[in-house]
Amino acid sequence: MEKHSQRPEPKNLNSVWRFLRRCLFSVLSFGPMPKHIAFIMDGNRRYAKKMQIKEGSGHNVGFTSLVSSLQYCYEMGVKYVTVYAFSIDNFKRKPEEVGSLMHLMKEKIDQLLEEESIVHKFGLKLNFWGSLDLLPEPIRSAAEKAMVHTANNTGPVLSICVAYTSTNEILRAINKSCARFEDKTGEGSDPANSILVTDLEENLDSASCSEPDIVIRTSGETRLSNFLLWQSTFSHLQSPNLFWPEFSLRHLIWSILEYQKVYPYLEARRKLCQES
Ligand SMILES: CC(C)=CCC/C(C)=C/CC/C(C)=C/COP(=O)(O)OP(=O)(O)O
Repeated sequence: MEKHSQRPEPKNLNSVWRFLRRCLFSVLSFGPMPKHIAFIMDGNRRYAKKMQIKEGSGHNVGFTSLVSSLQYCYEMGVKYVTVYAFSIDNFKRKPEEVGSLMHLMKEKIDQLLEEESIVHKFGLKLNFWGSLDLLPEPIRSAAEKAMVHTANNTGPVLSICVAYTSTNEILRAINKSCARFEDKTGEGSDPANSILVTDLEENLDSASCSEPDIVIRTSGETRLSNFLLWQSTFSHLQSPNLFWPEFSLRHLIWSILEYQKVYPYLEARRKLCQES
C-alpha cells in the first residue's frame, strides 16, 4: 500500500496542535499575562453523577483535566499554579470516600514522579501546602518524596494544597513566627506585640510564591471555601459554570482574556493600597 494513503500519525497531529497553541499563546501574550493561577477544582462528584460513571471516577477525570491545564499554563509562561486538592474539612466526608480520595492522591503523586510525567517535561518544582501531619503515612511520605525529588528544579512551580485550609495556614504561620521570635529574644518577651506582617508572610506555606493573579473556582460556586484568603486580596476571582473535569483550553483562554480586561483596574487598586 502506498504511504500517502495512510492516516497521519497522531504524533504529527500533536506537533501541529502544539504549533497552533504556540501561535495562540503568542497572540494572547500581547496582553498582560498572569504569573500565578490558582484553581479550586470543584464539581468532580457532580460530573460523575452527570456522566453516570462511578463517583470516584469523577476525580480521576479531574486529574486528567488538571494535567492538561498545567501543560497549557506552563506553555503560556505561567510560573506558578496552585490547586486545592483536599481541604481539612474534606476529612468529614464518608470514610470510604476519604479513603478512595487518599488512594487516588497517592497514585497520582507517584505518577507525577514517573519519567514521562509533566513534572519531568517542564522541570516542575512540587510543593505541598497544608498540615501534612494530618495525612495517612503513605500519602505524607509520597508528598515529602516528591518535594525532595523536585527541590532543585528551576522550572515552573506546582503547589498542591492537601489537608489545607487558609485559617490553618495562617495559624501555623503565627505559631512559627512566635517560636522564632522567642528563640531570638529569650524568655519573658511578649511576641504578640512585636510580630510584623512580614514575619508572618515569611512563614506562610506560600512564602516563596507571588500572590495569585487569578483564582478560578469551577462549578459556578462563588465562595473561596477557606482557600488562599491571605493571598487573594488582589486576585481576580472567576467562577465558570462547568464542572472541573470539563475545564479545557478554551475555558482557560477565556479566563486569561477576562483577567486582561480587568487588569488595569486591579493594578490601580493595588497601587492605591501600596501608596496609602
Ligand atoms: C495529586 C493531585 C493533585 C490530585 C488531585 C486529584 C483531584 C482532581 C482532586 C480533587 C479533590 C476534590 C475534593 C475536589 C472537589 O470536588 P468534589 O469531590 O467536592 O465534587 P463536588 O463539588 O461535585 O461535590
